[in-house]
Amino acid sequence: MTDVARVMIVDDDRAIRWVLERALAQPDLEIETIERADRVLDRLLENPPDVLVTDIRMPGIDGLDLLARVQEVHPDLPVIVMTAHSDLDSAVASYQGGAFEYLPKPFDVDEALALVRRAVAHARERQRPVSVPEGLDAEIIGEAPAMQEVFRAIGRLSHSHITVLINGQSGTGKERVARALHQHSPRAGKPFIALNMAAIPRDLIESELFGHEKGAFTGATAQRQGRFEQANGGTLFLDEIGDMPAETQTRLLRVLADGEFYRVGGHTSVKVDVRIIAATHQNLETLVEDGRFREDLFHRLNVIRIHLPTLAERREDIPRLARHFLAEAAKELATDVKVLTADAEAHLTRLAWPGNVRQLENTCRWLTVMASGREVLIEDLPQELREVDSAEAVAGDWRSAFRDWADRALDAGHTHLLEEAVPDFERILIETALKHTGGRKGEAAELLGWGRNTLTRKLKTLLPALAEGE
Ligand SMILES: Nc1ncnc2c1ncn2[C@@H]1O[C@H](COP(=O)(O)OP(=O)(O)OP(=O)(O)O)[C@@H](O)[C@H]1O
Repeated sequence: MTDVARVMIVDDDRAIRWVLERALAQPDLEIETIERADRVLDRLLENPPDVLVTDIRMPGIDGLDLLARVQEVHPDLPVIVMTAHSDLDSAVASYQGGAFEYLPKPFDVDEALALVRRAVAHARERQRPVSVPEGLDAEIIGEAPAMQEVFRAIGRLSHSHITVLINGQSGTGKERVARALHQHSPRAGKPFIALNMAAIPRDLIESELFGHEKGAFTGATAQRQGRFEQANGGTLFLDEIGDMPAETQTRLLRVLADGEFYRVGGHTSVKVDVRIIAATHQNLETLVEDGRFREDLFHRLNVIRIHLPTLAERREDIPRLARHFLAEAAKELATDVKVLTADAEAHLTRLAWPGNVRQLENTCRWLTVMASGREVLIEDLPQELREVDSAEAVAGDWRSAFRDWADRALDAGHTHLLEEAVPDFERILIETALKHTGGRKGEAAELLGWGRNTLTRKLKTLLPALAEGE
């Protein structure tokens, strides 16, 4: 595939073709629109696209028929099926027919574009040779001490087939680390299959994981391999494992124990050898306590744990990451590489980044398209990043550091966290307020929003040395 991805749009409705063509008018996408589904197969043979977007209801061949035929000739081509907004049945049927995704109409143009981009990325993924030379694919940037810990863990695990659980907020690079673990493992030449529990409708998860036999349910027109079979010999990455439904947890536990399973509707067991890497942004211990995650499954997965820090906890990596993403975006969009001025770089380094590395990556892509010159100034940044004042940045910073503290404390088995944290929290605020007022307690109480008596009482318990003289 070249850098420009080809997208084919099939719809009998001229207005929809027009809207989609405008929505997808991007330098790295080439759009072809087709009015009649029966023309598509010929075009597929002549000049196959990288992604196909089709309406579901059309005269003659409808979207689901088309999907079935496309699957025969081009099983790897991602197909996005457009359905009416409330039509859950068609949505389910399109998944069961092997669609990559469905797009409910009316759609938001940004949503349509994001979905097509995801399908392009997926197609690229599929076309990549399975055996990836070491280190080439999953370059992970990270000089910060917390990332060095992660690298060390990847290194230590490189001869092992052990199950790993990756913890970290959304966008911190969990999937990237999972890929790196795979590529640096004895399974490197075998498939790496990723599946996000939060992204699949609940009733399709089992068939997605374990496959199904022909006729297992309405719409199961052919036998289908599940992700477990596809990952045989390699690694299965289960993202957002905390969202896995209870029944599936039970089945997964059984597969992990027995190394075999039944396809949905099947009677013969299938044996597999799959390494599991799971990831979550949630606290699995809490889910276990609340009865939402099986404790025995948790223990099976929680053999080795890798914690990924938020981007705010590794600010020193921001300049290198930004340069890397600007270079990548320029390659992707076939344009010149943008360069951050020292001011812009310092500004980016101070921001809170609640969306973590993914948000930085998206910002760099945005800058590559939107910044007018080759040099990127603070003024070129998107509005919401330009206007953040440093107090807010600092606030974002301590909140994520605090969140991380809570994560670690829970990981280490602490309980009664409020008892541990609240006194510290109050003590720090009191000390800072007193510093600002030169030790005058009445004014400090006001700065804190407390009455003077409350401050006196708090000082006695929290900072007895300062309470003297009261
Ligand atoms: N250290 C890194 N170096 C280079 N690229 C990175 C790094 N960390 C993350 N990325 C990139 O940032 C994006 C987000 O990472 P990834 O998808 O791995 O995050 P995630 O934690 O799995 O997110 P989510 O939980 O939302 O699925 C990806 O495009 C990934 O390639």
